[in-house]
Amino acid sequence: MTRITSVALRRVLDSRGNPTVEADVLTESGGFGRAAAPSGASTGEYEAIELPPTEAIAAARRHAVPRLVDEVHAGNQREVDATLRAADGSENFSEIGANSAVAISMAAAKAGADVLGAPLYQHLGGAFRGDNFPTPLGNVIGGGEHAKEATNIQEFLAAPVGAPSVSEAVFANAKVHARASEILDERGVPAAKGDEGAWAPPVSDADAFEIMGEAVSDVEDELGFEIRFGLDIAASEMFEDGVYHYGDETKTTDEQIDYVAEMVDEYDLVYVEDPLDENDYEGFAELTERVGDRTLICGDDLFVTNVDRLQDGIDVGAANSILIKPNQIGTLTDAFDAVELASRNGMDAVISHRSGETEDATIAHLAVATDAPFIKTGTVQGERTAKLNELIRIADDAV
Ligand SMILES: C=C(OP(=O)(O)O)C(=O)O
Ligand SMILES: [Mg+2]
Repeated sequence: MTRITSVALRRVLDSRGNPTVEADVLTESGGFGRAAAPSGASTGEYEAIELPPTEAIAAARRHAVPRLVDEVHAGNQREVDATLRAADGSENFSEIGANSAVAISMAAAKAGADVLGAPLYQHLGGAFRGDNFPTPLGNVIGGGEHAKEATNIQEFLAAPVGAPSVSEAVFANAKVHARASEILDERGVPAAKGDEGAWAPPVSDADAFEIMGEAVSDVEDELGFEIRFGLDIAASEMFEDGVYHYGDETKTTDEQIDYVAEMVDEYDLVYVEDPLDENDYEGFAELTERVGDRTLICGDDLFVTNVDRLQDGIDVGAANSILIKPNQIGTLTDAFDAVELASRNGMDAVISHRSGETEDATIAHLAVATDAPFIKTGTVQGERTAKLNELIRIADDAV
């Protein structure tokens, strides 16, 4: 009864005002699922291919939709995703676009859940999911590819690790965001917002560390539970001609490793994503060896949610966690396989949004379904709160 009877694809707006792909999947028994593809700005070199939405939609209509309709069951996610891969025929979804693939994959999962009458996290994760919730990593201050004239480091992320509930964690991050704004005001620094709603002030990274430390500690005192912070350095974006560029200054790889290790200790960082270039497994391994006992070293552009790249990392001890972005790889099956490989090897999975997002809240369910310890999905702004509020609803049994 979950046989797919129609797949509709359209262009909708994303949060940057760009077009993206939305998919509607209908099943024989009236099950319905809708999902939209997100889109990155600081994309990894090895990500699956995002095609211009018009091309992606036309190609998916031609190659994928006929193989899915009346042939495949929405409730069987592996069958849906294997069909998408077969319809595409390439390694990296360059034919139908990872944006079409991920929208259909997620919409089919929602249709499958709808037929079952189960919440998506339970359809994907099983009957015993729904008691554990991820700590939200909230982007409070940022720059890099997400904002002009702001910090070199892409994201300074609040991490309310001691919050008694996911709801209190979500509100704690919003408070840190508000407190950071007050501190910027007190310092007379005007701040626009970056793509994800983080403050994008024209300050040095050193100042941003200070402001973040103060904001986190003020809110921690007010709320009475532990709040720490972390970073997405997005170092591949800074790496050119063999060195890391911080404005006019540069750091060699050894200096970058020393710098990150020092910041981990000075600010008791709980999380550092992409501290080194996406090709530098060795550097990742060295840093993980140095500070991996006290912080998460997470591979985003390094692994691109790809099990082959993750296995290469596991082989050399590069990183102790992986960022999971379904659109980096194209299907939910691939994303789940990456989570499973990571957890079999003692690595944490961090489920993540992209800088270009929609109201789609699938990743909230994905985080609960995979029992992920962290989710990175912003702090404020509608396309971010869509996921955060969905986490609150899941915890409240209201989905
Ligand atoms: C969310 C991120 O940004 P983007 O979507 O631009 O890759 C990231 O780098 O983790
Ligand atoms: Mg990243």
